[in-house]
Amino acid sequence: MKAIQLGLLGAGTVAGGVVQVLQRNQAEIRRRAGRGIEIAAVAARDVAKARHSLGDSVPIGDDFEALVRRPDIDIVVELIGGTERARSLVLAAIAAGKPVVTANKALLAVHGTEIFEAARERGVAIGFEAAVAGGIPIIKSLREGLSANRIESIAGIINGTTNFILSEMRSKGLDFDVVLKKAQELGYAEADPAFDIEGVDAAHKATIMSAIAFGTPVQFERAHIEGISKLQAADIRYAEQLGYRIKLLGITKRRDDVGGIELRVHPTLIPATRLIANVEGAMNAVLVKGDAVGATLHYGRGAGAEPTASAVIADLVDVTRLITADPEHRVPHLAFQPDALAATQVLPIAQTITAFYLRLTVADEAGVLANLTRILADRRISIDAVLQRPNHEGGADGENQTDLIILTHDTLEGDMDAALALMQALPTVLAPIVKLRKEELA
Ligand SMILES: NC(=O)c1ccc[n+]([C@@H]2O[C@H](COP(=O)([O-])OP(=O)(O)OC[C@H]3O[C@@H](n4cnc5c(N)ncnc54)[C@H](O)[C@@H]3O)[C@@H](O)[C@H]2O)c1
Ligand SMILES: N[C@@H](CCO)C(=O)O
Ligand code: NA
Repeated sequence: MKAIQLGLLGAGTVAGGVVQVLQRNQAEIRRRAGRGIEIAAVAARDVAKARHSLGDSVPIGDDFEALVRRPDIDIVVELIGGTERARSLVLAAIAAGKPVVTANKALLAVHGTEIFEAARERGVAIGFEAAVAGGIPIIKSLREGLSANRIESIAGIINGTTNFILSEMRSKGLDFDVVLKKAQELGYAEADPAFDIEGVDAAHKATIMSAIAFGTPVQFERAHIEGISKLQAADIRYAEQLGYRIKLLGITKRRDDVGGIELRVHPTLIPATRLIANVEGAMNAVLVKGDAVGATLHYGRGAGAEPTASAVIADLVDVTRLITADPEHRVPHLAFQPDALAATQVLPIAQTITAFYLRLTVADEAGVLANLTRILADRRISIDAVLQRPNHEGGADGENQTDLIILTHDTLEGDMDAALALMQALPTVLAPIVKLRKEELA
């Protein structure tokens, strides 16, 4: 089947990520979508600059208005940001009968009602997963995965730039301005970073989630918005001493008692022990409470070129499946098209690679550790950490034995088992060795 042809509006950070990930993963994406997804053309304000950043493999021009109407374009991808030109281009694309995928939360929070209505009338889809919490599939979760629930509340760290600033200030004692500059260099910040710092970007995202969660039109103009610019270092410190972290949260809640919805963005103290309090840097996390499921926490990269591209392209796959709307091209049960399933097999455990935690009860005498580490070294198993602790289970012999905990780096499980057999056979190893697997999940 002919590949889907994309028209890309904009050639900045996110567009660069989309071009890169589409090229790198094209075979995998085709297996999922059922057909190829190709960039037919890019529209950029500065064509030479765009060619420099996107490379020669994609045709680049500067006529945005013509691109959204071109008959050979199947899907328009809006990545310019802002609410004015983006609005008119998206409405023009819809009028031309083209589905649109956008990362633009400002556009949807402000003009969403008009855009969704136009799309409904014209019968085209609008994909906007990238607009909220970047690479985290939160729109999909709210719209599909949690569709059985009455959503009670959503609270999220949904602005990477401000979370990055707060984290770096707290952990490294860096100044606000220094960290903001770093966030801009890393491609996290909005074109006007005041949108991040003053909480407006988080409010755009909270507005979109609120509408989806509670089935209302977007109500950005009613959101309460406070950013982090007035937050003082002393308060961050005191909060710490009391066992709290301060995070900029976007919050929306159902308030059945008064027949309303809360929608607010502000710095918030959270008990330091909560998972969400430990979300650092540009990472985002969204806590959703539903009446049936309870609390679910959705965590991942909320900003940056490739994480955002991940969400844009997921929408492109969805829209491609919709365009080809016969039953075989709906969301496949196993995510891949049935005729594209691979014969790749699950590996035997001995061929898997992981790190290990070993606990050995050993005689407390010279040379024991050296013998053990030699066995590991012979199999190129490298040690991450060693901890020795008195063994209190040893009864009468307790004074002469000790617990040795060894953490290893990643290794083949087969090699580990061979080393363990040799270690276990040593006379100085006094009890069966405990072996656990360890994953850093970094
Ligand atoms: N960077 C991220 O991490 C991230 C994450 C999620 C969503 N977004 C959203 O994605 C969109 C793009 O963000 P980005 O970070 O790639 O921005 P960017 O500034 O890097 O790129 C924007 C591109 O659009 C062009 N542009 C801007 N205004 C234009 C106009 N009026 N007409 C024509 N071209 C115009 C710019 O020249 C640039 O090439 C924004 O809506 C942003 O909010 C960004
Ligand atoms: N400026 C935004 C980009 C992702 O939407 C942020 O920092 O989270
Ligand atoms: Na998302």
